[in-house]
Formats: sequence, C-alpha cells, structure tokens
Amino acid sequence: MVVANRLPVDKEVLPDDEVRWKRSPGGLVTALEPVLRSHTGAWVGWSGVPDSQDDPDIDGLEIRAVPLSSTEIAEYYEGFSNGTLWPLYHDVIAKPQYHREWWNTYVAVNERFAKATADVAGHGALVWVQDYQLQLVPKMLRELRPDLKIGFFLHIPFPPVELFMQLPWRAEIVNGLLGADLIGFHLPEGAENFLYLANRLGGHHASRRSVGVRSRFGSVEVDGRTVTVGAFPISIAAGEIDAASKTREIRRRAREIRKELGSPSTILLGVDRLDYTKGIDVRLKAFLELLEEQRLDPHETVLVQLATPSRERVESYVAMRSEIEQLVGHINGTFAEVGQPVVQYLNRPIPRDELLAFFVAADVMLVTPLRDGMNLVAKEYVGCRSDLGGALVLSEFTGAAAELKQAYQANPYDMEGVKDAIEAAVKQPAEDGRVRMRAMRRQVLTHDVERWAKSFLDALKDTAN
Ligand SMILES: O=P(O)(O)OC[C@H]1O[C@H](O[C@H]2O[C@H](CO)[C@@H](O)[C@H](O)[C@H]2O)[C@H](O)[C@@H](O)[C@@H]1O
Ligand SMILES: Cc1cn([C@@H]2O[C@H](COP(=O)(O)OP(=O)(O)O)[C@@H](O)[C@H]2O)c(=O)[nH]c1=O
Repeated sequence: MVVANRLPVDKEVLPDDEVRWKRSPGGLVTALEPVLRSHTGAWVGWSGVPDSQDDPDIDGLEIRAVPLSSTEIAEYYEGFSNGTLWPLYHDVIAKPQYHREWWNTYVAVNERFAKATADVAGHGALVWVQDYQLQLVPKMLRELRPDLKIGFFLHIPFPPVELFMQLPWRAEIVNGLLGADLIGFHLPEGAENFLYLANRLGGHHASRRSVGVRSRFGSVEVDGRTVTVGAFPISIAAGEIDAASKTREIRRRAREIRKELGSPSTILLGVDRLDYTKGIDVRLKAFLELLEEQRLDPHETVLVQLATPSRERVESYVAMRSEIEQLVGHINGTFAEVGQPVVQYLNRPIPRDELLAFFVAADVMLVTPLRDGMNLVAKEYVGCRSDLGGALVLSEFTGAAAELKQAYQANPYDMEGVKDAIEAAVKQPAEDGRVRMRAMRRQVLTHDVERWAKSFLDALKDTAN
C-alpha cells in the first residue's frame, strides 16, 4: 500500500458540477504511479479538493480517498506542510512559520491517514508511507497495527541538524518517523543527519554515520526494534520515456515547436512547478545578463519557461510568482521584437506528451534550484535524448547532481558561475555534448524507478522486525 498526501489524480469539479480527474502535480506521483501499477496494491491519499471522499475509478489501482476540510487544507497542507516544513527542509530559502494551531491540525490529519490505512491494510501488509506531510504516520500506524511492515520515504532534502533544531516539535517528528521499519532518503547526507538526530533528540542508540547509496544502511535501536535508515535516489520510468520520445508523433511535435518559436538556433527550456526552491528567477536573471553582455544573441535564442501553478494560496508562492512575471516582462520589454518574445512563459500544467516534445526540442535544459530533493525533470530530459543531442545545466543543490556528473553543474547562488555554465552549454562542441549525454543516459537508463522501488522494498522486506 502506498500512503501519500496526494492521490495520483486530482479532482476537478466543473461549473456544471461534472467531475473530472486529472493527473496530480509533482514528481512523487510521476515516480510512484508506474511502480504501483506494476504491483498490486492500494493508494491512500487526498483528492486535492475540500470535503471529498470520492474514490476515483482508475484502471489497475485501488484508491482510498482521505477527506480534508477547508480548515485542514489551510492549516495542515498550506500551513504546517508548506509554510513550516517545506521551507525548513529546503535550507530556509523562505522563512518557516511556526504556529501551534498548524501543528495541532498536522497531528490530527496524520491520525486520520493512519486510521484510514489501518482500516484497509490486510494482515501483515507492506505499507509505504510517503513524504514530509505524513511524518507522524509511521508511529501512529504501528500503534494501531503492529503486524504491518512499514516503510517511509522522504522526497525532499532532510535538513542539516542546525536547521532542524529550530522546529518546536522536532522530537515528535523524529519519533514519528522511527515508527517505521525502514526510513529512506534520496541522499546519504539526509540519512546521516537523521541518524545523528535519532540519537540526540530521540535518545536512541544509532549506528555510525556513514551511509552508502542503496548500501551500508544505518540503524537505530527503538524499544527492542531495529529501524533501518538508508539512501535510495529516486528516478523515472526511463525505458518508457526513452521509447515515447522516439515516436514519430513526439519527433514531429518537437519540430513543430521549434517552428512555432520562430526557428531559433538555440532553445533553452525550464520546466518546473512554480516554486521558490526551483530557482526560476536565477535562470531568468542569468539569461538577462547574458543578453545584456551580448554573450547570447536575442535574435537567435528563445527561453521557454513552463511553470505549472503550485500552492497558490501560500504567501511566499504569491510573491515569487509576481517577481518572476515581472522579470519575464522586463526581459521581453528589453530584447523582444513584435511577435518574437525572447522568453515564452506558460503558467499552466503541460500534458506529458507535450512535455516530452519540449524535451526533444530543447538545446539546453535549465535546472537551477536553490535546493531540490531530486528533480525528476533533469532525468526526464536525459531520458528523452536518445539522439545524444542537447545539454543539461544543473544546480549542484539538486539530488540529481550526485548522479548526473556530466551536466554543466553550477552553484545557483553564484550568478557568474550560472552564466558561464549556460554559455558553455549553448556553445558546446557537438562531440563533447554527445560524450556527456551518453554518460548521463547510461546512468539514468540503468537506474530507473523500478530499480529505486525494488531496492527500497527489498531492504524493507529484509528488516528484522
Ligand atoms: O503535492 P504538491 O504540494 O502539489 O507538490 C508536488 C510534489 O512536490 C514535491 O516533490 C518532490 O518529490 C520528487 C520525487 O521524489 C522530487 O524529485 C522533488 O525534488 C521533490 O520536490 C513533494 O515532495 C511531493 O510530496 C509533492 O507531491
Ligand atoms: C511543470 C510540469 C511538470 N510535470 C512533471 O512533474 C514532475 C516534476 O517532478 P520534479 O521531481 O522535477 O519536481 P517536483 O516534484 O515538482 O518538486 C516531472 O515528472 C514533470 O515531468 C508535468 O507533468 N507537467 C508540467 O507542466
């Protein structure tokens, strides 16, 4: 069973009350949906709208919706999850807010998820709890159903100890997670930070802190149980993406996109949820300066930024959206010609196939987060480039940077470094580009999402309890 804040589909109620289900945003759903389809299992989660308990009918998936009221959405999802934990775990890029009412609602909603899971899980079932919204569920679920095997995976970075210590409810979170048999992080650093805190805040005996990737697991002794702690970098359905990107339809659409953009020599592409962690402003500022310094030619270059709306009622997201839209306006106001914008900005979700066509069309992919758990977009771009064309500019502060070493990596806080990386990617010699892309594809195609799930689930089955 998968237990996640979100169901794989979001409910949409149209003005005539017709109900439509559309794919939920974000990489968690991208990664887990194919995994659950290839196994049998159920998915427990929220449908994205208030007060709904409809279980959508999705082929091959058993769905159990957990209802949330409008107040719970404001205090648990927008509040504690995305106004407290999200900025705290992403290097406090925005200031985390600590409110006791938000915490109380987070506890109550975690209890509801634990109860809903306990009600449907078969005896001895394997339950995989996902992400920062549900960190108390492992302990609550163990109390309700000690027969279950419980895994937990954190999709965002686990913060450095000094930052985590800000959280007024830090011990509760650590102890909540320790209800699991296996706790997984993307990177060894996250696992190591957690091992230290399990000892310092939980008072439990923890193993030495030197965790490997899918190997050298750490452990914590909790009330006679051993909790395993490991690093399992998530990935994409690489084979499927590779095959889809080679189809005639996607290739044709990619050529069409280039034409529609005015057949520029260079297409730069950004694809993100509109989130302040993603560094969309960083790449726009770098692009602006490269145009001002005449290192890029505005008649030959187009930057396409696809930005799907996200968490639109959270304050820091509202501020960031207006900053980005001003920057886009400024760049176009300065460098565009009538009918030929240099930045094409779309603020809406883009369907999968259309996205793949953009990846095939783009000469340079810009992935510049200030901090990101993994960033599946970077891997999807690589997965789409069987022609060995294209170049990836990648922030050092993404989980993906640990695997995609041949990208043009840059520190997103170093504007000159980001500009140099973009310029080098735009001007790369073709053979150099092929060598880099071949190496990155080897990594992505051999470490796909099935391998991620298998390594986690095998480690979970091997846990002693
Ligand atoms: O559910 P939302 O609030 O709309 O947010 C969407 C998802 O965003 C986050 O995704 C993370 O998971 C990816 C896959 O592991 C990873 O590549 C990325 O770096 C993360 O940011 C969030 O963690 C999910 O819970 C959300 O569903
Ligand atoms: C903008 C956009 C994205 N997608 C898909 O969403 C995920 C994003 O995953 P990632 O790990 O990069 O980051 P977050 O989870 O959002 O933090 C990826 O699979 C994209 O292809 C999409 O389908 N449509 C969109 O418009």
